[in-house]
Amino acid sequence: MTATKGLEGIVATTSSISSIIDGFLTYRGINIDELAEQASFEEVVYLLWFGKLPNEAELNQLKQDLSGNAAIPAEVISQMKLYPQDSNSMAALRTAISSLALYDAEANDMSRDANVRKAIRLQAQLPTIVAAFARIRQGQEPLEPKQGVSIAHNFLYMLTGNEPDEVAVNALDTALVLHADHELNASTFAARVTVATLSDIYSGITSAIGALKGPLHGGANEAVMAMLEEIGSPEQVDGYIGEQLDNKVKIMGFGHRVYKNGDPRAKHLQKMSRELGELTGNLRWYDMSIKIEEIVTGQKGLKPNVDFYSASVYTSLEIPRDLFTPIFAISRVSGWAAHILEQFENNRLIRPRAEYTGPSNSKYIPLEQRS
Ligand SMILES: CC(=O)SCCNC(=O)CCNC(=O)[C@H](O)C(C)(C)COP(=O)(O)OP(=O)(O)OC[C@H]1O[C@@H](n2cnc3c(N)ncnc32)[C@H](O)[C@@H]1OP(=O)(O)O
Ligand SMILES: O=C([O-])CC(=O)C(=O)O
Repeated sequence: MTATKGLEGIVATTSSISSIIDGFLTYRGINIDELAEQASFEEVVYLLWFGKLPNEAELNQLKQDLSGNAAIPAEVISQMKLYPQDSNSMAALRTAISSLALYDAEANDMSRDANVRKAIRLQAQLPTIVAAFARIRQGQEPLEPKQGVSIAHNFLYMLTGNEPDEVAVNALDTALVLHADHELNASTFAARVTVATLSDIYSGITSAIGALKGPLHGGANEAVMAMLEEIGSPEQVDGYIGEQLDNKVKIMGFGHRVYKNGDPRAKHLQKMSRELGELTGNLRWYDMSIKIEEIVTGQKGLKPNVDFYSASVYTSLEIPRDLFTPIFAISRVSGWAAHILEQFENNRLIRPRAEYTGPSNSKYIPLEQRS
């Protein structure tokens, strides 16, 4: 038995949800470029869960179900008010999502129909939780979700209390489309491992949020913004990035386990970053990002991943930095749920082996004889 570090290149399951082949990403066979340019996030959610694009009636039904299930139990809001004001946003999200299970009478119903209903509730409630968290820590009351608007619209409304403009809604919607699913990434794998024990969907999503939090995965978008803020201006980029590379420090938002010639989602976010920068009259973050890309790609051959330009996009939308990774979760819960449903369809316990590297033939030494 020989271990492959980080399971690189190991094919751990079959899946018909999304594919990355020769650097092209598809959801159910549809190229991500087409979806980013034309699909709404709700259409993508339907596509991921049910394997086909919805017709008008199916889409309207899903939108109605999502709107109708967006409110969160009063008990969960009361608990969130007890979280420390400086709680880590992903830790708070992980905790709140886990506690939703306690108030869902179907939490442990393992039928497909119940799991689809729970997927709808999780998709609908996750944005409400993120917005509630952001308001509660500022001493504000969480807002009731609006009916009849998209997830992107509702989230921006619940976050700020203002009607979001169309440009902001469209930008966030496209970002949600781009982040929705990505084959067997770490958080999706975590979700599948958890539910493959025949645990419930809430446990699977809670595991996934924990995995997404790390800066080698979804947490990188927040780390990118922290880096941009630390650098401060385009003039400082050369010195800062040069020093980091000389010291072998990883540049957040670059590199990818699967894409070696670039992440196909990054170009959409780069374009959005420029357009939003032009619209808001602040191109500082975009200009810095472009300079960083030139240096990191030029010197290391590493290309930006989905997290790199999403940082300046969300900043242009005036979203606080520590909500970037929770926003990733607002989108990716669609993919996690699709994978959990797929795992249950043809389940087998996921239990690989470890190559043992510890001592052998050791003997038990009674406590009183140990030094
Ligand atoms: C949504 C997402 O999850 S996208 C990924 C988000 N994560 C990040 O942006 C964090 C920064 N990037 C990284 O840490 C990595 O590129 C990962 C985790 C994404 C992929 O990692 P792996 O495939 O395991 O590559 P690994 O970390 O082994 O790196 C291979 C080599 O490239 C270097 N490298 C990889 N990424 C970077 C980077 N961002 N900056 C500088 N060097 C890097 C490593 O230092 C290593 O060099 P070495 O062989 O000289 O030691
Ligand atoms: O696939 C991965 O390893 C990480 C990633 O880009 C994603 O989850 O979107």
